[in-house]
Amino acid sequence: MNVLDTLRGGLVVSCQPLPDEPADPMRDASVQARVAAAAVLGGAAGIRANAPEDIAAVRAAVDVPVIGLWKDGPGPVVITPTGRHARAVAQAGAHLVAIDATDRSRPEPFAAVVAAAHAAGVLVLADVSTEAEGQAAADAGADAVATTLSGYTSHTPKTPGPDLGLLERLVTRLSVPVIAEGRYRTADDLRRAYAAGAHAVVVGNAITSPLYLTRELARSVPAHTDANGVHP
Ligand SMILES: CC(=O)N[C@H](C=O)[C@@H](O)[C@H](O)[C@H](O)COP(=O)(O)O
Repeated sequence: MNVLDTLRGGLVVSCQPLPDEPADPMRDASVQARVAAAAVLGGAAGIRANAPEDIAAVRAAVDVPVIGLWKDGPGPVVITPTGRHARAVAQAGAHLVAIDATDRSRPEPFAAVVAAAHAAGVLVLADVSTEAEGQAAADAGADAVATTLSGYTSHTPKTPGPDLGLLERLVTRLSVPVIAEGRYRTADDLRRAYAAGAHAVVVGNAITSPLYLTRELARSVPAHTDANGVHP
């Protein structure tokens, strides 16, 4: 049974501090490893983690498959942009490496990063924002495709909830497993994703970010001010 079979029908928890929040106090590998361990206790079938240090700490803390990535570089492609990043993610212990497979300008061709990951002995999860990118990623050798980047490229608007339409189109078109990711926040979101044929669903901030969760609830508190004394 490969690692993708293990994840089938499961909930994957993404243990990453907010990428745009340099002061996020959760930005610490040992903290993320503890968050991952709590998620597994709660029933997570897998963990998604960013950067070699966090991936290694998470691997040491949990016994479920780990989807690793390394957000790095000037962009626009930052999720595991090169073969060097893919090798480091594999060396840190990830079972699957997530790689940006959008059609934006990038330092190395997607297929070259896939080849580096496969040579390092890990499977590839392609993070995409459109159906065409998903097809191209599968054609280039990705072992699975995820809707992660819908809402984060110029091709797709950032809707408040998940992009279930893209999920459905990818499931219909591709023969590789399709993973639902990006703004999944409720049990109903998960039910709809599995009904649409998702292989697994990844949930991040709605489980693992006190900063995100507090911000969301604090909006409805009349007397709330942020750390700078400003009403957000
Ligand atoms: C767009 C991007 O860079 N997404 C990242 C991918 O690794 C993470 O920052 C997200 O937290 C993760 O995809 C889970 O998504 P959500 O937190 O919406 O459940």
